Order: sequence, then structure tokens, then C-alpha cells
Amino acid sequence: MERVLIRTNRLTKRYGSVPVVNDLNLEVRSGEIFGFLGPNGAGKTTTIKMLTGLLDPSEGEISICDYDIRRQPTQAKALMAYVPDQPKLYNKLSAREFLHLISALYRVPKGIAKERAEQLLGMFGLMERADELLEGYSHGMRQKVVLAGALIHQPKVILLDEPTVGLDPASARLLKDILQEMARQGAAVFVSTHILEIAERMCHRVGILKDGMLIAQGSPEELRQKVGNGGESLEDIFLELTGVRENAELIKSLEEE
Ligand SMILES: Nc1ncnc2c1ncn2[C@@H]1O[C@H](COP(=O)(O)OP(=O)(O)OP(=O)(O)O)[C@@H](O)[C@H]1O
Repeated sequence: MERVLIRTNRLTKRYGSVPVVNDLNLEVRSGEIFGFLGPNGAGKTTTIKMLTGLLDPSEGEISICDYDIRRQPTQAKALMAYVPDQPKLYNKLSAREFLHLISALYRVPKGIAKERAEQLLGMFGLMERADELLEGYSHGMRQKVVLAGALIHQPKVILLDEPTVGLDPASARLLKDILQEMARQGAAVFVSTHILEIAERMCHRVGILKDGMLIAQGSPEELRQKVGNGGESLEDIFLELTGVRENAELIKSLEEE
């Protein structure tokens, strides 16, 4: 059995008395791509922000590569990368300068950092504009720079919040290939997504969150066996579990009027 790199124990976040993440127990192992699914407002971003150490839980523990994110944040963060859903970049830096800055923050030795930055710029098709200021970059290009920055210190754990939003099909495919390669090399990949097709094709396991609670988890195949009759798509299962199916009746009644 591979080592658990991301672990939460009874993780809970409340705003006032309302729990938006409720008693969450998760394990993601080395070599695994875990898809985190759930309807709008289910608590996905809140969970990811707690995993990164940006948001304090109300209760529960989180360990990243066996380091407690609250008691040993420096060690945990050194091994982790985070790609937020709305990344903020330094607009007055070029893509190349941004990658060098991130490398320095993670203390990647200069020679290695330079080599990796060039590799990543090439891979993401950013080479020709690598010395332009980021303020002139399109949304998708900015997203690629953030992804390149997340990969430069070769993290053992990578957390991505809706990473394919704004990427063109070729870049989304590249991202999928990169994450699969990272997992093959032993990283744990935790990715929240609304795109069920991506989850189905890319993730070894998925967890479905609803109202802050994990209501199902397993491989897409296991969920099909447990919830459906074996032949349904992950989308059917997702809609079944999150109760969105009920809307179909309502929509039909609107059509008839
Ligand atoms: N700072 C805050 N104060 C109060 N409530 C908050 C705060 N941040 C998030 N919430 C609430 O917590 C719940 C979960 O939000 P979260 O952003 O984690 O959901 P999500 O699953 O990422 O949703 P989406 O798919 O729409 O991005 C929502 O009801 C949201 O309104």
C-alpha cells in the first residue's frame, strides 16, 4: 500500500454556527489523483484552503506528508503546491521572472531553477512571450504561468481548484498529462472540478461533497456499482447523489405551460 500524503481527520469549518465543511475524513496516497466533486457552495474551496494552511479549521487535523499543517507549516508547505481558482500574479513581472521568483521562494538551486523554468515555459507554449509583463497575458496564459510556478519545486502534493477553467483543449490535455506523470512519479494530486468528464478520465478516485459532507467516494467504477446499476456515467451518479435530478420534473412542468 502506498503512503498517505494527504490526510484529514474530522475536518470541520464553521462560519458562525453553520458548518460549511463537516467532519471530513480524507486520505490521498502517493501516486493517486483524487477528484473532489460537489455542487456550487458544497465546500470544496473551503476544504482546499484549509489543506493549504490558508484557512484555519474550526476542528480537526490535516497532515501533508505526515507534517501537521498547523504545527509544522513550513515543512508541509515546502512539499506542496497550490493552484487556486482565481490566481493572483505579480503583473509587473514577466513569466520568466515570476518562475525565478517562485523558485527562489522554494529555495530551488539557481542552475536547476533556470533549467526547469525553461522546460516549463516550453511545455506550456509560453516561450515566445516569456519576457513580456504578465499584465498583458490572457486568462488562459496566466493560468499556465501559475501551473508552471506550481510545478517548479517538484511538489509531492499538488492541490488544484478548478484548474481547467480558461484553458483551451490542448492545454487542458497537457495539464491532464502532467498530473498523470506527477502521480506516476509518486505525487498525490487533489483536484476539484465541475467537469465530470475530466474526473472520469483522469482520477483514480473521486469524492462527492454535498453541504460540506462527503456523501460518496471510490473509483468512478466503484461508484457506478454502488450507486447506479453499473452502466451509468459519473454525471448520472453525481446528479443522483446531489439531488439535482429532482429539477428535471420542474423543468418539464415549465415546458408544458
Ligand atoms: N468567509 C465566509 N463567510 C461565510 N460563509 C462563507 C465564507 N466562505 C465561504 N462561505 C460559505 O461556505 C460554503 C462553501 O463555499 P465554498 O466556496 O467552499 O464552496 P465550493 O464548493 O467551492 O463552491 P463553488 O463550486 O461554487 O466554487 C458556501 O455556502 C459559502 O457561501
